[in-house]
Amino acid sequence: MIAPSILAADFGKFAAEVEDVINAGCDWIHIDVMDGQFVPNITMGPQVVEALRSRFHCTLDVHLMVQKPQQVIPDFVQAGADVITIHQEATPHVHRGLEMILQSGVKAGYALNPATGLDGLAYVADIIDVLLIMTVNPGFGGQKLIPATLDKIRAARQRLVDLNRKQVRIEVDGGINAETIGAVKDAGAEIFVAGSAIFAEVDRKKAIGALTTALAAGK
Ligand SMILES: O=C(CO)[C@H](O)[C@H](O)COP(=O)(O)O
Repeated sequence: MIAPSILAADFGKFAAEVEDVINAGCDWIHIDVMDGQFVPNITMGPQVVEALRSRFHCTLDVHLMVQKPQQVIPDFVQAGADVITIHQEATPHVHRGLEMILQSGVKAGYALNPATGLDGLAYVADIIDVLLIMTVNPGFGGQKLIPATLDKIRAARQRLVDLNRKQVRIEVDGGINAETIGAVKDAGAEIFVAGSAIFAEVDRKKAIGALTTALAAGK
């Protein structure tokens, strides 16, 4: 599953950009919400999710890179998110936040920065649908994948099997392109967020095709 990250889209023609990748075959749109606190950048809020929801039927995958995510989860549920992901590092109450998401009828995602270990996974594995392993430090698109995250993906896949939760899908985000996608897939990832590898190209169908071909080929 390739999930275009609209952070890399041209904000001046936002809806057309999203339409373009949907027409190119993507059904899962990744929305990066940044608050200028948890990460240095500020991006978009629930209004953007609401606007996309009113126009498109695809899966809206909201990645909250914000401090105290519990305060804004209801806004994103209301806006029509299908998946809401929160960071282990953003709150001392990550379990409570994940439960809030789940109880709202939305799929819950649990995100880990590159230098965060898998220690907490055992305690939330039963209430998550997605494990998001950041393959760059969050905040900006266009960075290079951190190679050490490959071992973490492999370890996470094994940990989920050991916990009898292999249905949890591993999502990767950051530096995913035709050169790296095979390696993250081989390590155990199933959802591949790609921003610049898609939106920096004029022909999005071709860009997504290149990712799909590289995925099929493996590393
Ligand atoms: O979460 C993000 C940054 O925090 C972006 O989704 C991610 O970086 C994707 O961009 P690119 O594919 O260009 O690396």
